[in-house]
Amino acid sequence: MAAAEREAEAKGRECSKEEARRRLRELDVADKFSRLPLPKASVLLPLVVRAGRLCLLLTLRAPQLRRSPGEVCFPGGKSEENDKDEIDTALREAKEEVGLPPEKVEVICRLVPGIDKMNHLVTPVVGFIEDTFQATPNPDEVSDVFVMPLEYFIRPLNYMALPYKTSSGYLTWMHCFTYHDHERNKSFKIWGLTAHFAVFLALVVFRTKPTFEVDYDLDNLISSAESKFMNLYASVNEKKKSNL
Ligand SMILES: CC(C)(COP(=O)(O)O)[C@@H](O)C(=O)NCCC(=O)NCCSC(=O)CCC(=O)O
Ligand SMILES: Nc1ncnc2c1ncn2[C@@H]1O[C@H](COP(=O)(O)O)[C@@H](OP(=O)(O)O)[C@H]1O
Ligand SMILES: [Mg+2]
Repeated sequence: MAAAEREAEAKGRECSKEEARRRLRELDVADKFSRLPLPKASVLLPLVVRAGRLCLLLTLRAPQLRRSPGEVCFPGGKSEENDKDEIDTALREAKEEVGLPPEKVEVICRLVPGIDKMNHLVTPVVGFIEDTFQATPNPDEVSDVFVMPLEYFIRPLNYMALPYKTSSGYLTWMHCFTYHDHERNKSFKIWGLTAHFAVFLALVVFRTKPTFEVDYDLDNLISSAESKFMNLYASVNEKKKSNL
């Protein structure tokens, strides 16, 4: 590749990274949901530029894990006593699981949280990692690490929406993507909570209507995401009350 072309490509990458940063910061929820009375977990949504495209790094959970073995998820886990906030938890877990040094992550924002089947408040923390990062998966927790284009979460080649009832009885749709990594000739299924975070991230970054249905108002992403979350949170509380 000629030097001028390389320079133009690098410039393009910088611009799109810059724009992604700006769009993501606009949707930062910071500590808005931090005081909700639920046990907490965090995930890191690691953005990386590969071949000029914004990509996401994901993990395949080890088969011997008690919870969600063999499922695709982001690096992350439950909050520990010494974590000062959700960002700390996400960075500590990413170091433990894929060997990502916290100082090599440019944290951009926290997005609207989700609630998992154990009723943890799960906060997605978005950060850029260096393009050259090579993961060292911890085999106790992670059996594989892969990188895929963020754009796949708005323009997938293989997508299904599955009806889903949350643990609190809240009825919703669950995204289910199958991504084939041609270089490694391996397919990965990204669904549930992980797909929910990836789709929202892609919507924030690309601000484009996806090729499938989403229940967000694209002109009011933040307020629609927050009200969707608050409905889910209310249903969790209702369920707790009815179990008393
Ligand atoms: C919630 C967790 C971040 C906690 O981390 P830990 O390592 O302590 O287990 C993590 O379990 C997680 O990311 N879970 C979701 C994994 C996922 O998306 N699986 C695919 C579909 S199942 C689903 O989405 C139901 C929701 C759930 O609670 O898992
Ligand atoms: N068989 C196993 N071997 C190693 N770690 C395990 C494990 N089963 C669970 N864990 C880890 O122990 C923590 C608590 O798991 P559980 O939810 O099953 O109680 C989680 O870590 P993180 O929260 O640090 O990611 C989980 O990944
Ligand atoms: Mg974990």
